[in-house]
Amino acid sequence: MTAFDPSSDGAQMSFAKDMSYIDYLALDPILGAQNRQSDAHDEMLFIIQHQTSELWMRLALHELSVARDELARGNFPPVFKMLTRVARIFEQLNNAWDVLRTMTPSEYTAFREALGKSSGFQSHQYRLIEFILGNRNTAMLKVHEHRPELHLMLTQELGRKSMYHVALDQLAAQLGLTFDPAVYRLDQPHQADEAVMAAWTRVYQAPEQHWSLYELAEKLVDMEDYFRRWRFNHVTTVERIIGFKRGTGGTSGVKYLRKMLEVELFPELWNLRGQL
Ligand code: HEM
Ligand SMILES: N[C@@H](CC(=O)c1ccccc1NC=O)C(=O)O
Repeated sequence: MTAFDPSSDGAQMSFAKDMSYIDYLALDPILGAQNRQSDAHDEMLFIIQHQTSELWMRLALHELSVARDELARGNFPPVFKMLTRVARIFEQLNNAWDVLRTMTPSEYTAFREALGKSSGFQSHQYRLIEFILGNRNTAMLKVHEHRPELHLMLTQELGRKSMYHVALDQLAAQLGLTFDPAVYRLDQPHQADEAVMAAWTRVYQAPEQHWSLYELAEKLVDMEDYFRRWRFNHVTTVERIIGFKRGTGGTSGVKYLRKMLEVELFPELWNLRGQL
């Protein structure tokens, strides 16, 4: 077969004056940003794994922040679509562990020292996702003090209602209730509340009467389910690669990450299941 010339099919071949693929996607800075700190072969995998994760987190944040605004307006259908997309993003991140797991402990050790004290613990996007969803902890702000604009962004997030708070506003409004203001504490993780649990239980006992709240609750549970899998995959990969060494970020490592597995973003939605 002779080589096919796509210009004979009308393909645009000259981009001296037009915006091209590389321009539109800003590929020069993106593909020029894999700055290895060592000569270790596997450091490239490690960097790209994190950079792609941060890009997916950027999309998750874009979806979550608009989803929260729409939810506050009671506009449920776009919220369902965006929450589904966020769950799929977590699924994508979960599948990505399979690539990283091809790196053995000795291959990681070859460049671990070059990472210095840097760690995923300092990912401001990860922390912002947690803060938006409602897992809020002011102690996590300090590592961002050297980047005042990021510190400010995270601090400002702690002044807003979380996704779950906004969902609880909709729950209260549709059932004609008001929850104790203590339910809406902005700068700490949401604590399970009996009145909230009773309200969600009413929804689950009669889904046909509260279909949109029921669907909202299940979308939230689904998203948390995928998030939990991410945390579990992370800690398992970490144990497989560094065992029980301390983290470069200074924490106890696997022990710290196991503690984080206890986080419950939407506790009442999980607790009510045992009561149905
Ligand atoms: C070789 C692979 C990895 C190892 C050995 C590892 C290890 C660790 C350790 C030990 C911690 C605890 C903090 C510390 O003291 O450093 C941590 C936290 C963290 N890592 Fe990783 N990690 C790996 C891959 C990843 C990847 C691919 C991501 C994706 C972005 C990631 C994101 C995070 C985040 C967000 C935290 C903070 C978790 C929290 O505070 O709840 N890590 N990691
Ligand atoms: N905390 C890891 C290092 C690490 O994984 C890391 C280092 C720099 C940038 C991102 C990282 N990923 C997750 O923590 C360790 O203790 O080996």
